[in-house]
Amino acid sequence: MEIKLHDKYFVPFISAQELDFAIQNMAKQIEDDFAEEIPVFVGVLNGAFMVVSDFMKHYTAPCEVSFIKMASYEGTSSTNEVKQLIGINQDLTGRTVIIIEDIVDTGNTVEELKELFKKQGVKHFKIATLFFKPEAYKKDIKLDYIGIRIPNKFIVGFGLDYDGLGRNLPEVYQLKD
Ligand SMILES: O=P(O)(O)OC[C@H]1O[C@H](OP(=O)(O)OP(=O)(O)O)[C@H](O)[C@@H]1O
Ligand code: HPA
Repeated sequence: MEIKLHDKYFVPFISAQELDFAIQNMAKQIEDDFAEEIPVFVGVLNGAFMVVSDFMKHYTAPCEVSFIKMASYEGTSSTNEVKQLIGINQDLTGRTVIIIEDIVDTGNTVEELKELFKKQGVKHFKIATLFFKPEAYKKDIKLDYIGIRIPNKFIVGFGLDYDGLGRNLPEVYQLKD
C-alpha cells in the first residue's frame, strides 16, 4: 500500500524479510574475514541506526561498536557538502574500522569518512553498506560489503528519511513516479 510523507507518495519496495537476509549475509561475510581480530564497527548516524542494531545481532564474534554523525542530504537530494556533526573520541590507531552505512549514493559521505579515518592511523578501513546506488556513485573508493544494489531512485524506511519522516518504517519504500 502506498504511503504519504510530507508532500510525496512512496510505494513498497523491499520487505523486512529481504532486509534481514541481506544484513545477515553481510554479518556472515565480515565475520569470516575478521573473526581473528576485534573490529570496531562505526555506524553513520542518523540513517544507520536500524542497520547497526540488526547487524550486531547477527555478528557473533568479539567486536566493538561506535557511532559518528554525518549529514549531507536535504529533502531528496545531496547538498554535496558533508558535515561531521558528532565525532568519535576513542583512539583508533592500529584498529580495524568497519563503517556501517544505510546507503551509499553519490559517495560524498564515504569519501569524507575515508579521509577522516586515514588521519587516525587505522590498520584497516572497510565499508559495509546495506544499500548501494551504482548509477549515482561518483567516487573510486571501493565498497567492501554491499547488501542490496538499487536503482537511482529515492527511498525511505528502515532508518532512511525524507525530511525527517519515514525512519521508523520496518520496510523500505520507493518514491512513486
Ligand atoms: O553517498 P551520499 O550521497 O553521501 O549519501 C549517503 C548518505 O546520505 C544519508 O545521510 P544524510 O546526509 O541524509 O543524513 P542522515 O543519515 O542523518 O539522514 C545516508 O545515511 C548516508 O550517510
Ligand atoms: O535514497 C535515499 N533516501 C534517503 N536518504 C538518502 N541519502 C542518500 N540517498 C538517500
